[in-house]
Amino acid sequence: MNIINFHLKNFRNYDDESVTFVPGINILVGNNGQGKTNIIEGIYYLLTGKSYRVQREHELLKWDKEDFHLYGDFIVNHHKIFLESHFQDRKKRVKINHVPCQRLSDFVGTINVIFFSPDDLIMVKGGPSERRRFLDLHIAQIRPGYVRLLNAYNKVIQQKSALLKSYNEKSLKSSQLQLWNIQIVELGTKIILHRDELTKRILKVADEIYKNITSEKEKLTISYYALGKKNSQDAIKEFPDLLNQKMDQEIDRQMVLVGPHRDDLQILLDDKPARLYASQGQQRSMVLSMKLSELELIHQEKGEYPLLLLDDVLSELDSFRRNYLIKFIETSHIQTLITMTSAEKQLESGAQFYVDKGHIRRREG
Ligand SMILES: Nc1ncnc2c1ncn2[C@@H]1O[C@H](COP(=O)(O)OP(=O)(O)OP(=O)(O)O)[C@@H](O)[C@H]1O
Repeated sequence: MNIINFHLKNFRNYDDESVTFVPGINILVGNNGQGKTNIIEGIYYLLTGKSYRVQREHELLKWDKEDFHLYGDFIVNHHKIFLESHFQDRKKRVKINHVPCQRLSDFVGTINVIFFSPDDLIMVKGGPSERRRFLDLHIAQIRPGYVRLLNAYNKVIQQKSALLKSYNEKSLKSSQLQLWNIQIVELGTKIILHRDELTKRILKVADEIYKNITSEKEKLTISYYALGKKNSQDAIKEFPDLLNQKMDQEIDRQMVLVGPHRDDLQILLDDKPARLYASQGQQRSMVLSMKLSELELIHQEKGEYPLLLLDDVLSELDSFRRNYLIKFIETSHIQTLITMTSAEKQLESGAQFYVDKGHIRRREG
């Protein structure tokens, strides 16, 4: 999957700017605060309908402007796709090959993208929600309908939470809660199965990559904990009972305590929780291994590598891991956009683009 060209209008610090990329490595070079990350964010937004930096689109608008427009040509499976996203009056409109797309969730996954930045360390260091997000973002790219499933589940959780907050008498609640619980089991089971399957597939690839990156003997283990259990099949069988057992507690605490919205991905290094015991360097290697596994899995699934966006990643890696990553990208022919400052050690390969105060210029030679 390749991006051929990209256009930004009134997006962040860009007025009206176009750039044409090359199939292999594309390096966006410039001083701090010139707009390198904004290009990456714009492409990610165009492909996923979301920014990874802000919740509200409003913040993506160039200051004092009323609408922004992003568009570009992509190649997927030898077919050209023209994709546009327009944001105005708090609404976003997406068009694929000039045809309006009714639901964004139907589009997500058509063109796959993997984004990687130093903030991804939060996958290891942060709380369970970060790890669930990692799984969900990946599944959304390879399983059509997953975004709709997640949205439906989250809506049920919100409605059940609202019910828990609104009543005082226990007798009133239990029958109504049962109705929501049936839906939680139905939708939640599907989410657990997707996440469990993905975790097992990531594990197969990630441990191997981790060993290559570190040339160490440590073992990387990743397991999905559904409803607090290591075995997802057991968790699914016990799901309705667990909901019943926790009903009084849910009523007391006025929150939904059972379901995949509270699940976690356990990441171990030599059987010890990586979050607590792994060094910063080991954690970086784990995240890199998991990200590269994502690339491999999308390749297995779709027959093509996704577009890879690396924001400020290279400066964080030592020369061995940096070289490993570049070699991986080159040998797999993955189209990659890399941001780096002018002060960093430049790569020998790749087309260079100079980014300066919201302008992008290809550097020849
Ligand atoms: N909504 C906005 N409207 C106009 N300018 C904005 C907006 N949001 C951010 N900016 C500007 O964009 C610039 C930051 O761009 P970006 O984050 O892409 O920097 P960068 O080139 O990646 O820098 P670094 O190397 O420091 O990461 C800043 O100058 C900031 O003031």
